[in-house]
Amino acid sequence: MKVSVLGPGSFGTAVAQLISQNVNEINLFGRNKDIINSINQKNINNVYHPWVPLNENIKAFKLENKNLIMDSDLIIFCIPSGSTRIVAEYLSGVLDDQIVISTAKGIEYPSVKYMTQVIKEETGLDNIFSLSGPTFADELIRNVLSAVTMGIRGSHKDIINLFKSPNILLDVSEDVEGVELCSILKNIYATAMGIFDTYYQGNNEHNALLNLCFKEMDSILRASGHMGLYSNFCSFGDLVLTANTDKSRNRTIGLMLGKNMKLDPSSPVNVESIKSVKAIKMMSNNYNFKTPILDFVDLAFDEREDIRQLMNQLIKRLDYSPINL
Ligand SMILES: NC(=O)c1ccc[n+]([C@@H]2O[C@H](COP(=O)([O-])OP(=O)(O)OC[C@H]3O[C@@H](n4cnc5c(N)ncnc54)[C@H](O)[C@@H]3O)[C@@H](O)[C@H]2O)c1
Ligand SMILES: O=P(O)(O)OC[C@H](O)CO
Repeated sequence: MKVSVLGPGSFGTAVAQLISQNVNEINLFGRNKDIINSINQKNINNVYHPWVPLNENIKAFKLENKNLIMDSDLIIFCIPSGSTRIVAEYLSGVLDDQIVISTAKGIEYPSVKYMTQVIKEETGLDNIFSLSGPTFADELIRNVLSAVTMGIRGSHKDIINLFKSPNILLDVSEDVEGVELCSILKNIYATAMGIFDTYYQGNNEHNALLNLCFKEMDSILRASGHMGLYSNFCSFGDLVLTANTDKSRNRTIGLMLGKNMKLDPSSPVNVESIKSVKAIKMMSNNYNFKTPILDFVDLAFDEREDIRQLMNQLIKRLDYSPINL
């Protein structure tokens, strides 16, 4: 099977390294010539993973090499959600029957469309699936035991074998968009936990709030028609990993918000929750239940100077005492 990975960044390079164990050759496509040369000449992604020797059957090319992409059987998007549409549109003329996997953990705003929907709109392809789970790229690329959920349905489930490795635990769901929604929500609640942890240092408080995040996340999943994913790696596992680990960009931006640190809108660092919270807030306007933590994160991004006041208001809204249930 000919596999192409779009986006030789943190995750795309790690995915290519994983799959390279199971194919003869895998192609990475990106826009940074320096990275492309480094991968092809030194088997190193000098920007995103400068200390990790890449398998020699990983080759890198400029995204303009559309014919090579056209020749692929499987295309894996490892592009941030904010750029997925533009890349899918750029390739739409050369795609006809490829299988696609989207790994972006974000949602389009203000359209509130999942990446699989965006890619289908731009390419017209039918077999578009999702991959998510508690996987920091820098650990995945080092073959650390990692877990992923593949959102896939139909007759192409054999592509799951491309991700086989002694250190990969993989569960599957036919709820392709539900897997995407898990990945979107976990980033938002990781940001919430980053803010909370700048105010609350207790273990009891941290885990009470983390459980409330999971509770709200599960309510949104159910209200959106995605039941039964709570035990998949893409749900509980990725929420806990991201919400508890300072390595996470989404948790880190929460820590910065909590400390009233200025966010640099021009930063090249990809933080999916910044836009996702606006999209999910729009989605939640149709729900018949409250989402106090989602509302809090949305306001925290907007009303920076009132974080402590927002925290106090949130705690009042989180009253789960039995008489209020
Ligand atoms: N980093 C992780 O640990 C990790 C793990 C799982 C999933 N993800 C998800 O994967 C997606 C990518 O994240 P990342 O961490 O790899 O980001 P990154 O910033 O490390 O890499 C993004 C890659 O996409 C490319 N890109 C961005 N915009 C582009 C455009 N307009 N045209 C062509 N190429 C473009 C960049 O050049 C880069 O190669 C995100 O949605 C993220 O949530 C990341
Ligand atoms: O750095 P983050 O917050 O984008 O998290 C990376 C991965 O999604 C962890 O599963």
